[in-house]
Amino acid sequence: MLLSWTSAQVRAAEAPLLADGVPLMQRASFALAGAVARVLRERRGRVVGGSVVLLVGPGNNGGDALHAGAYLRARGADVVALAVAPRVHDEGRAALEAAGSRVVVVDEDGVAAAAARAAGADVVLDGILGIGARPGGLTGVAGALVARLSARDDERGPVVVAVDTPSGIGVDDGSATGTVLRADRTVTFGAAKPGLLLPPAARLAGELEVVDIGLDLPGRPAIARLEGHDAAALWPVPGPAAHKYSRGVVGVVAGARRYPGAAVLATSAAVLAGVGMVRYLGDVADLVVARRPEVVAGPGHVQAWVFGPGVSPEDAAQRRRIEHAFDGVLHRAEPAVVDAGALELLPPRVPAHVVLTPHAGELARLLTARGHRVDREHVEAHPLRHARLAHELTGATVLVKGHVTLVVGPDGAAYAQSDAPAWLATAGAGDVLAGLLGAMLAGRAADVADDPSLAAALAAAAALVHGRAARTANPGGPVTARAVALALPETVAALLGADASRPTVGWTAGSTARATTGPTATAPTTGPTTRSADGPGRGGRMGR
Ligand SMILES: NC(=O)C1=CN([C@@H]2O[C@H](COP(=O)(O)OP(=O)(O)OC[C@H]3O[C@@H](n4cnc5c(N)ncnc54)[C@H](O)[C@@H]3O)[C@@H](O)[C@H]2O)[C@@H](O)CC1
Ligand SMILES: [K+]
Repeated sequence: MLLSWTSAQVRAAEAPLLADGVPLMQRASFALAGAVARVLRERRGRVVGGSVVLLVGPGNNGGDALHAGAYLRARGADVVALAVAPRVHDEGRAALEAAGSRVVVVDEDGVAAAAARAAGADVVLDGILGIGARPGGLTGVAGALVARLSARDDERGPVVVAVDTPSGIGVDDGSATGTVLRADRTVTFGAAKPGLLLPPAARLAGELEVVDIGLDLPGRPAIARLEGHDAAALWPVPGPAAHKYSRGVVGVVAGARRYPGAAVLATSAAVLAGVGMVRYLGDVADLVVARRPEVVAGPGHVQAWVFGPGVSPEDAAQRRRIEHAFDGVLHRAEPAVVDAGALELLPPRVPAHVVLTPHAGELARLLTARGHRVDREHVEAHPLRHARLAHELTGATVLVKGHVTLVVGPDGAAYAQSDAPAWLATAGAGDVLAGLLGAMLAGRAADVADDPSLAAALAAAAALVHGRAARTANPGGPVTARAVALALPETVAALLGADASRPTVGWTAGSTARATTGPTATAPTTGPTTRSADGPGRGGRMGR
């Protein structure tokens, strides 16, 4: 699991070490130089003669860049620092100059020339602002320079390496307003920061490398991201004594004569995810059973529900079925996925074993209907804030679909999953996710009843499996929702085969499938480790 801590938590962890004279900046900048050296080797075969431009801001973030520049100069790189603030870190400047490189202060008249210089480099190191940044993007000379650089669309342009964070993102809230230089790689110190995992800023961070500088990070992490072995540990794997009822039955209320496909996709995903049985309730049972003969049409006992794919709230029959089924959800602790049309049928308050799966537009409608007028664009700009608001208002676990999928649960638990290729933004993909998550909730219904916060972890794991299934279905190319569903068995097998035996980091109760939920206050990822903050970076220029 990749865990992130806020800038205040990181600063608090740094303070005692700095008081003891621990050379944190040297550790950070040495590792940073190593990362840049790897980029240079990948790009041009060697470090010697590689051109590196440092964009240097007023604080310690610029200090990191300057010290890294000094290390790189000592290794034979051609390094120049462009200072976008009148003053830069004194020791860093001295180190760079002692290594034989210059610091050029850029003023307004020099912006065009500086941008051209940076554009011609092999690597641009963005050391303008780090965790000291006020959100809102870059302004002044820094903003003008970055705007010019960003406007260029040159395939052989420089690889941009962000120092700690892409400068100017909302480090703690993931906001990305104003001018920010999009990075191919972010080398971050001590621990990942929330803004590197959260949308919309996460897409500006590229590949993420977490460098361990020896911080002891206490308290609860801000945002977590599950990795394959975490999802494997959460997966409901049947034991030898399992039978179809003990493995879980999921009831799916989906589809209508006008939208039969959603019912087929949701039930198919549930079947292919390996649940014990799928019951279908709705008007297109003939079609569903024809496409998926494993599905049982009609009511009966279930352990979990999927409500809503392809359901119109005006459909009186489906509405009655869902309202009736909510009885079991509220009084027998049956977990449920509430998707699409069923979101409008949600009771005023529900327990956390109910998982809402809106996209940004549906979340905006849900919040507006509950007295918080907001539009889709605003939700997309601040998805975490709005997911949290929806959780507070409804009590439900909330999964917001997007390129990065967010899940918010009780006690501040929040996950940001970035597993899906952009190709997955396609009609029907949400129906597959709903069926898949329903199957997982049915398989672990008893555990969810014991600990409703498990629903959030399962929802994050479903997002991971969904994204990986899309990649499995057609690596690097277009996928259909049906192909994603069909790829589920292979994806789950790969996940369990590759990862099930590996220990899970950071879960409260170890690595078994009975693990309870939530990131704990265990150590951050040890590093340096490379993890994708937002899927593959652009253009493959890192030679991955
Ligand atoms: N404290 C330490 O010893 C360590 C700090 N490290 C580095 O230090 C960074 C934090 O350094 P600082 O606290 O100096 O802060 P920054 O270097 O992030 O920012 C410097 C200053 O810029 C100004 N500023 C903020 N937002 C602005 C905006 N939008 N436009 C213009 N100016 C703005 C503020 O006055 C801020 O204090 C980390 O991100 C990391 O890179 C690392 O070297 C690890 C160790
Ligand atoms: K930076």
